[in-house]
Amino acid sequence: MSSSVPSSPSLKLRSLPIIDISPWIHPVEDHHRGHNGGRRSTSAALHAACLTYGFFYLDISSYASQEEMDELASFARQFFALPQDEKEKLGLANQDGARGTHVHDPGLPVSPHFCNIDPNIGYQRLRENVTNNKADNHEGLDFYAPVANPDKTKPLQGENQWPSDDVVPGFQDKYSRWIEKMKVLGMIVMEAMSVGLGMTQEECDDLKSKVDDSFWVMRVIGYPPLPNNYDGYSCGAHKDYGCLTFLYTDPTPNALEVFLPQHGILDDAATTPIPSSAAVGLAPSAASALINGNDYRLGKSAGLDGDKSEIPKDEGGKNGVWINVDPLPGCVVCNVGEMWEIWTNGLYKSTLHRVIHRGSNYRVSTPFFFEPNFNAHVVPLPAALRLQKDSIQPAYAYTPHTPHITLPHCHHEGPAETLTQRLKEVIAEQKGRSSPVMSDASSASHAMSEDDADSDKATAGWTSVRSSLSASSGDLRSSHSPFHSHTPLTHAHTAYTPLSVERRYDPVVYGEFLLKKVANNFGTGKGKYD
Ligand SMILES: O=C(O)CCC(=O)C(=O)O
Ligand SMILES: [Fe+2]
Repeated sequence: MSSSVPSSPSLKLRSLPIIDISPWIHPVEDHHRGHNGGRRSTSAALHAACLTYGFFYLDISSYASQEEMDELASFARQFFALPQDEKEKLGLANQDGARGTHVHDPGLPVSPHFCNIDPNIGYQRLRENVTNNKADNHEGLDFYAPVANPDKTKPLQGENQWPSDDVVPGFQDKYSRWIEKMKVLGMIVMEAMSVGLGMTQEECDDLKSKVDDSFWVMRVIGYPPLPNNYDGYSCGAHKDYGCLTFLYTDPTPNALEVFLPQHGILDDAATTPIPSSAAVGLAPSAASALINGNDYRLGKSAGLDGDKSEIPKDEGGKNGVWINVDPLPGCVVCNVGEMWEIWTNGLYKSTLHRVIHRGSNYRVSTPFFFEPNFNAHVVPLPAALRLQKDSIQPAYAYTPHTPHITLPHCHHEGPAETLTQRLKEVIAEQKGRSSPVMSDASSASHAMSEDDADSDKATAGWTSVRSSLSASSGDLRSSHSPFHSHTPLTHAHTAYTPLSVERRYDPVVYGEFLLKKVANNFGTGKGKYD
C-alpha cells in the first residue's frame, strides 16, 4: 500500500510534456516569436520531449473535439459488450482450421473457430495475446492498412474485419474517419519533428516519402480489471515498434505506465539516485497528473486504487521509475517507436510502457499506430547524425560518473533560439566549473538554431499534407483546451550530456522488420508486443 512506500523528494515528478499541435495546424504571424515562431516552438518541444522521454501528451483539441474522441470509446465499449460468439466471428476469414493453433490460455474455453487466416488482423480474445511469456489481460480488435492486390495467404494481407452495422451501427464509419484523421496527424507531426531535428528540405522530402503510404494499425483494446494475484499484466511491458503512436483512451486513471530509465529526468532529483526498491508505486502515480501546480487526476478508480505492490518493481531495469500516464482531456498520448530510434540513431528512444488496470471498470483504449510505408528503408537520418556529431545528447546518456546539465525551466514559450542560447549558457557554466567531460560550448548548437530560410524551406515541402488536412478536418475547433491553453510545452526537463555515439543503428526495411517482429509470431508463443 502507499503508506509502505517511503516518500522521497527524488520521486517528485510532474508530468510528461504537453505539446499543442495547433501552431502547426494554424500558424499565425507572431511578433514575439518571429516568422514561424509558434511552429518552431512546437518543433523544439517535440524534439526535447523525444530526447528526454520518448513520450508526451499531444494536445489535439484544435483538431479533434472531445466528443469525437469519446465516441471512439463508446463504440469500442459496444463492441466488447457483444456476446463472445459474435466477437469471434470477426477475424475468422477462414474457418477450416488451415492455419495451426492460437496461443491459448488453458484457463479459457477453446474457441469454436479455432483458426484464423491472419492472427494479426481482427479480434483477439481475452488473454490470447502474450507479452514476455505472460498472457495479457485484454481483448483487442486490429485493423491494418489495406494492401493493394493482397495475397490473402500472406501475413498482414488479410482483409479487415469490421463489426457490421447490424451489430454495432456506425462502428466502421467512425473508425474509418478516425484513421484518416490520424494519418493526416501523423504527417503533421512528422513534419514538425523534421523541423525539430533541423532537417533540410531534401531530407524532409526523403523522410516524407517513407511515411506517405503508412502501413498503419488501428487497435481497439478492452481491459477488464486485472484479477488479484494474476500472473501477468493488462498489457506487458513493451516498446512500440513503429513510428508514432497516438493513443486515445477512456478517462480511466492509473492504468498506463511509462518507464523513465534514469533520474536525470525527474524534477528535484538532479543528483539523487533513485533507490530501485522505491522506484515504483504511488508517488509517481500521484504526481503524474500535476501540471502547472494543478491536479488533473480524473478521480480514483475503485478497489485497489493504485496498489500495484504485487507487480515486479524492476521490470524495466533497476535504476528507473514507472510513472502513471493518465489521460488528459483534449490530448492523445503520443510516443515514438523503434523506427524513430533507428532514424535518430538512438537519440530518440522508444520507451517501455505497460498497462496495469486494477480499477473496477472495463477500460477501453484505442491506439493508432502511424507507421512507415511497408517498403520503407529506415536508415539513420543525416540530421540526427549531425546532431550527434555536434554533441547534443539526450538524457538517456547520463551515467552516474558523468556530470549532467539540466534545463529546469525550459518552457519553450519564447523563440526556439532561446532554448539554444540557454543550452549554450548552461554548458558554458558547467565548463566554467571545469567539468572534465563537457564538450566545447560552441558545438552545442541545437537543431533549432538552423537559419530561418532553411526552416522555411523544410516546411514548404509538406504543403500537400496541409491541404489534405484542411480537407479532412471539418470539425477543427478554434478554442484551446482550458487546461493548458497557451503553453505548448509545460515541462521539458532535459538533461544533456556530451556525445558518446556508441554505435550506428542497423537499417531495416519496415515491412520485413514488422513481419519478423509481429506477424511471424503466430504460433510461436509470442504476441503482438514481443
Ligand atoms: O492501452 C494502453 O494504454 C496502451 C496500449 C499499448 O501500449 C499498445 O497497444 O501498444
Ligand atoms: Fe504500446
